[in-house]
Amino acid sequence: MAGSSTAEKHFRFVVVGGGISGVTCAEQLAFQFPKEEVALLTAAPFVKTVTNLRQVSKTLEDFDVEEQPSTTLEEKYPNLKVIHSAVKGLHAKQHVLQTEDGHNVHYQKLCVCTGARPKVVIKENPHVLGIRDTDSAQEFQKQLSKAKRLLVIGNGGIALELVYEVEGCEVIWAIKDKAIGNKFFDAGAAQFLIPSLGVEKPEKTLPCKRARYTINKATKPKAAELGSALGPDWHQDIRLRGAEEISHNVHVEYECEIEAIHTQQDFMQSPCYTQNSDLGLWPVYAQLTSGKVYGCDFIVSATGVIPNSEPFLQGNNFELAEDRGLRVDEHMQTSEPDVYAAGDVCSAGWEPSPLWQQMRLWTQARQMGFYAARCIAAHELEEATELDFCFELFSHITKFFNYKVVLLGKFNAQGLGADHELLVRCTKGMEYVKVVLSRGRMVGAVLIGETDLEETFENLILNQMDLSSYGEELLNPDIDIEDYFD
Ligand SMILES: Cc1cc2nc3c(=O)[nH]c(=O)nc-3n(C[C@H](O)[C@H](O)[C@H](O)COP(=O)(O)OP(=O)(O)OC[C@H]3O[C@@H](n4cnc5c(N)ncnc54)[C@H](O)[C@@H]3O)c2cc1C
Ligand SMILES: NC(=O)C1=CN([C@@H]2O[C@H](COP(=O)(O)OP(=O)(O)OC[C@H]3O[C@@H](n4cnc5c(N)ncnc54)[C@H](OP(=O)(O)O)[C@@H]3O)[C@@H](O)[C@H]2O)C=CC1
Repeated sequence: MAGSSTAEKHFRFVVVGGGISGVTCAEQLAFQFPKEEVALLTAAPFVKTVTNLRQVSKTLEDFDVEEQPSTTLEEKYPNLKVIHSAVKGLHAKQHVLQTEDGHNVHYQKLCVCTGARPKVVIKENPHVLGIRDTDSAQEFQKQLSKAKRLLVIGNGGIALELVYEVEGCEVIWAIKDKAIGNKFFDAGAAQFLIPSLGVEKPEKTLPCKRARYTINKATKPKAAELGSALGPDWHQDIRLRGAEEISHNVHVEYECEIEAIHTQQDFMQSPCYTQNSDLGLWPVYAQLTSGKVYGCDFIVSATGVIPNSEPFLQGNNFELAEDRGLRVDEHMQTSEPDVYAAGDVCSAGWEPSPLWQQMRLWTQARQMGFYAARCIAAHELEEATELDFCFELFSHITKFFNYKVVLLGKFNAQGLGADHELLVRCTKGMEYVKVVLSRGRMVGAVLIGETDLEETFENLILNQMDLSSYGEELLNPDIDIEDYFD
């Protein structure tokens, strides 16, 4: 039960982090243990709650996310207390956390859900931005409103969203790969999508079953606060327009990385300037490994994330994964007793199902937060737990370039080496369907557009039926595949 002293507080369950994983975990614990006080510690002034959860299929889920003041959560769960303060240290042996505002918070079971931060390629440079939370998105919007040219580095989720959404500003998109969107697609899907970059965007976005993100404008974080990650449709409430009277203008520079960046002053004094003096005057110049140099107003580094594991490491024995995530076992337990972790901060350390992989996504943050709470409860009640069904099959529903995108299983044949074959069906501007088969069984799929195939393919992947005899008929558009496999 909570103590009354201001410096020492005692709770049976403590969760750190007010993003999707932390809030889901804290809600679930508060629900399962109504007589115990659960503390949710967060550095952000608001919390993220999942609403309107809909199960699209067995594993695909769709939900809305709302940023809410913590009182809303406390009213819903009277035994849930939200404490707004960053954690600066943990003494795992003593089971106590130290907060920035001087409290010692004692726990019996702790779940760390502190998310991640952008892995910005050039750090602490005012011309290079990363996008993570409301604050950084607003800084991006401010810089964009005055910009004529923007350079985007990275080839994953954020880059895909930005290059499509930004208008009124020339975009140079520098990627390491031969095709766009390497995190989510193969070269075939990239080819299907790329024409969308050259055309005017539709006035109205297509309706699409996916998560919706709502920002509570009254709860904007103060500068330097660690906010929660943005999510689907985060850009809908933000005007992503530059200073020029142009619509969409994206140029992709393939197979290159940033070698160096120079301020205008540095650039004009560098040997590079004599060869590139016709580049015009820009606040910053990016020298690419391809040898090209681009001047621009600012650079967005959309180059992935680093888990926020630091405040918990010093003086403790946490095992870290290669990506610096807190390694968790199949019960979401870290290597320190009574400390669990979920969401972007953790790295799945169990032997995964052959059809699942971790990706730092909203859905996985929710699933892990929920499952971590179930594991904590089971340990407290000395009950057994089995790995949740959601970790059987990777599934993600999202939207890129205004197309609905569904990814299932080993959608990019991850880890399959040469042991797979692909079947592809593509109708320009309408749909792209790719199926990954291994030894005659479906192990992954990419569905772009309104294909209506997700449920059938999910079933075929889950039941591992031998499809060898169907061959290319599997993607024959004249066959109603749903009836076929009923
Ligand atoms: C621009 C953008 C777009 C995205 N779009 C999508 C999408 O379309 N689909 C999708 O599935 N995913 C998307 N993601 C990814 C998704 O948002 C994240 O995977 C997910 O939100 C992670 O949730 P989390 O709870 O683990 O972490 P976070 O949301 O980052 O929450 C971490 C929480 O921990 C708190 N915290 C951190 N350090 C401390 C500390 N020391 N003490 C106390 N509190 C602390 C923070 O204040 C925050 O409340 C997007 C991410 C970004 C940045
Ligand atoms: N609709 C959705 O589902 C969305 C999801 N997100 C999620 O939000 C998080 C942050 O997004 P984002 O930052 O785009 O991260 P992602 O992990 O999606 O993509 C990072 C990209 O940057 C590349 N990269 C990494 N280091 C460098 C480097 N030094 N130079 C050039 N390129 C580099 C990566 O290549 P490589 O893979 O080869 O390392 C990859 O293409 C991710 O977890 C992402 O999944 C974000 C937006 C939308």
